[in-house]
Amino acid sequence: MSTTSSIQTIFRDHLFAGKSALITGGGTGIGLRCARELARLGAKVVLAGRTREKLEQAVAGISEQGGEAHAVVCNIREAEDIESGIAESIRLMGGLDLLVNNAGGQFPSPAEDIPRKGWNAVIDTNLTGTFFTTQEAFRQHMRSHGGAVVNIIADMWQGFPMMAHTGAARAGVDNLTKTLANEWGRHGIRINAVAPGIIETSGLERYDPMVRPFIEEAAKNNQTRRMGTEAEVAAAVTFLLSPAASYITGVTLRVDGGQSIFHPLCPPQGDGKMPVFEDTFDRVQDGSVP
Ligand SMILES: CCC/C=C/C(=O)SCCNC(=O)CCNC(=O)[C@H](O)C(C)(C)COP(=O)([O-])OP(=O)([O-])OC[C@H]1O[C@@H](n2cnc3c(N)ncnc32)[C@H](O)[C@@H]1OP(=O)([O-])[O-]
Ligand SMILES: NC(=O)C1=CN([C@@H]2O[C@H](COP(=O)(O)OP(=O)(O)OC[C@H]3O[C@@H](n4cnc5c(N)ncnc54)[C@H](OP(=O)(O)O)[C@@H]3O)[C@@H](O)[C@H]2O)C=CC1
Repeated sequence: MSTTSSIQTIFRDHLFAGKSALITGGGTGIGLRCARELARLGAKVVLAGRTREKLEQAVAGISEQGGEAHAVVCNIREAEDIESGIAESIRLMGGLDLLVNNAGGQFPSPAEDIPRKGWNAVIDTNLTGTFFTTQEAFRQHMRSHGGAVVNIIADMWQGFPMMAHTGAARAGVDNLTKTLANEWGRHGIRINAVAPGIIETSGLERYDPMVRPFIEEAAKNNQTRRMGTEAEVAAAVTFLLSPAASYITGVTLRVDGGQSIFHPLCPPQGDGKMPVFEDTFDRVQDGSVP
């Protein structure tokens, strides 16, 4: 079971004391790691997702370590769920200062085979769900109180072969990030995005095992020669939500080891000499990290 105390953080204690954070997809993977870090730094957190059991297990882990966490079952593909989920989050935490739009997913498929229903599911989740979650957070709280938002997207800068649907959706969110930063800055709201490369998470385990060797191989195409860790993504999210980023809005920060700047004249070489920030995915999951 994941814990809050076993995590490394470079941020100071109580950094987010008095703040309220909603993390969609917060029950697992990158979202959970962000939630643990924010809770460890003093924020109240709501973890939102479709599966109550996963959320409650994650909440228990954070609570055991002294963090304040709540579970809200919410499918961001459903308008009513978003409206009631945001209202419930505000009720539970007494506010909504920070939003991490992390819920998302897709399935690998050649473009010619993507069925309309699958296309719609991916667009509804990653683009439409992200937009309306943010709009509802704005309408119900941030318009009058300000806030900070981070959208999790992906490395789609050269297109996204085998994942045309998510490439299109994430490019849309990259653009939305800039639009909303322009429109809502006057309300004291900053909106940024983080674009992870290939990150070792529970999410990858949901793909067909046949896909795994391709992902492993692709993950060597960056300057670290490895997959990123949840902690490396969460650190970027935490920074962008923090007061240290008070002059940053409308940007997308790439957390990909340089994957998106791959150049055929100088492809990544060697074993990878850059240290891992926190290589604890497996060990944290099985509780062996102190
Ligand atoms: C390099 C990697 C980088 C990125 C990594 C990550 O992001 S990892 C982290 C992220 N984690 C993840 O990405 C993992 C989670 N992924 C998911 O949950 C799904 O991909 C989802 C996002 C579509 C939601 O699906 P859901 O179950 O909630 O939705 P639903 O039941 O409504 O289905 C809608 C329709 O979609 C279609 N369709 C769905 N799957 C396949 C497929 N494998 N094959 C073909 N088609 C597929 C199918 O048409 C289906 O309708 P049907 O034929 O059943 O009537
Ligand atoms: N791992 C990687 O290499 C990369 C990941 N990303 C993105 O980072 C984000 C987190 O992924 P990761 O941690 O890896 O994988 P996970 O699959 O562990 O996380 C996705 C989370 O989103 C939730 N979710 C999915 N659909 C919905 C929905 N309709 N409404 C509410 N919650 C939903 C899931 O919970 P539930 O199913 O219970 O609802 C799950 O907790 C995703 O957007 C992913 O696409 C981007 C680039 C690379």
